[in-house]
Amino acid sequence: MTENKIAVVNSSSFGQIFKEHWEELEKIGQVDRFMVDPDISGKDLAEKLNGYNIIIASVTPNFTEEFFDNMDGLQLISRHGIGYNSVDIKAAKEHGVKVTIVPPLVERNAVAEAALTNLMALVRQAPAAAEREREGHYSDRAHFMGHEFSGKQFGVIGCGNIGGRVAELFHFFGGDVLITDPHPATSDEWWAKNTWAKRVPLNELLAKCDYISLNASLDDDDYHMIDAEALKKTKKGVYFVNHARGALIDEQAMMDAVKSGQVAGYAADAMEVEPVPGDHPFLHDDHCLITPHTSAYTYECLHGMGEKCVSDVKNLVSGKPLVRELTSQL
Ligand SMILES: NC(=O)c1ccc[n+]([C@@H]2O[C@H](COP(=O)([O-])OP(=O)(O)OC[C@H]3O[C@@H](n4cnc5c(N)ncnc54)[C@H](O)[C@@H]3O)[C@@H](O)[C@H]2O)c1
Ligand SMILES: O=C(O)[C@H](O)[C@H](O)COP(=O)(O)O
Repeated sequence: MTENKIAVVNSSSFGQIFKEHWEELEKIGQVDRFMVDPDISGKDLAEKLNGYNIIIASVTPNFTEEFFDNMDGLQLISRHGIGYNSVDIKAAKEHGVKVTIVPPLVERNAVAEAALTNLMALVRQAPAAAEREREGHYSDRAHFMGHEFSGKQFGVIGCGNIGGRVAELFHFFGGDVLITDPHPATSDEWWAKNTWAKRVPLNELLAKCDYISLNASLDDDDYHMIDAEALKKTKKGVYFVNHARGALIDEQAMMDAVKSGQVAGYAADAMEVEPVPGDHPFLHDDHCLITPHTSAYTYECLHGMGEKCVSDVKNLVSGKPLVRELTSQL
């Protein structure tokens, strides 16, 4: 029997596979870590990974059709995450490669809580205020006036696993929660329990909300769904938080809206290009708060993600059904 070869692939620092999970993987086969350029894809990526039958994949790099055309013997891509926009699922299926993602509940709380954390920190200008305090400028404190959440209008774009939790957290503040989603992934049970959640068209949500959270999946037709036209329809002084995917937003249009004051602030954990170039304007404006795609990085969540990758590998090699296998749903 040929030995299993497992490639753990990332393109930035990689601390999220716990030691016990790594050891479990080593019982199943040879395990190697690959730190690759985020832009590498296609044939070049396949050349690096050829000979591996299992890949544990981070949010970058992208696994394109050209990658699958040039990759021999690959059986499984186990996404260390939920978002699958980095993998061409159709091409994977055509080449007989299975693709799995993390079960919803593993990441739901971590990502929803991170979105609220960053939105509130942005609105109260916590990072800039702490920085000024560290520098000894206590007298600047009058500069750091924010807004309250209680009783405001909240919007959630994309009401699935994570958006549903964001909506629940918003509801605790006591205002209205408006939701836009053409096909909400939240269950009938969720809607029956949360009767306060009101579904409205996108334009109504944009026009009415003080705080808007983006939690949609990134499909082809969602690229730049929040563009200059959409931003013109918002309430002046709205705050946005995007812990979903950077490409849901036209970043240039968002920056223009922040500069003009139409948007009071933008918090994001996911950017169209990652790692974010150091000269990106969002990184140098106190009305923006950008974190390095760390929403899932709680102990509980990372542990669950690692466990899921190990169980995918075990299921594959023992011929058991895989959990949340996207290729079987096409
Ligand atoms: N920042 C992170 O670390 C991190 C971690 C996990 C997930 N994510 C991202 O969070 C997002 C949500 O994940 P999830 O598990 O809740 O997914 P999900 O599939 O459960 O929910 C996504 C929802 O978005 C909706 N949607 C798609 N296009 C839409 C549109 N144009 N307008 C309104 N709604 C739309 C879908 O109908 C679905 O209900 C994804 O983009 C995922 O990649 C980010
Ligand atoms: O889609 C997700 O779940 C996250 O964006 C992401 O995958 C977090 O984990 P990482 O890719 O950094 O391993």
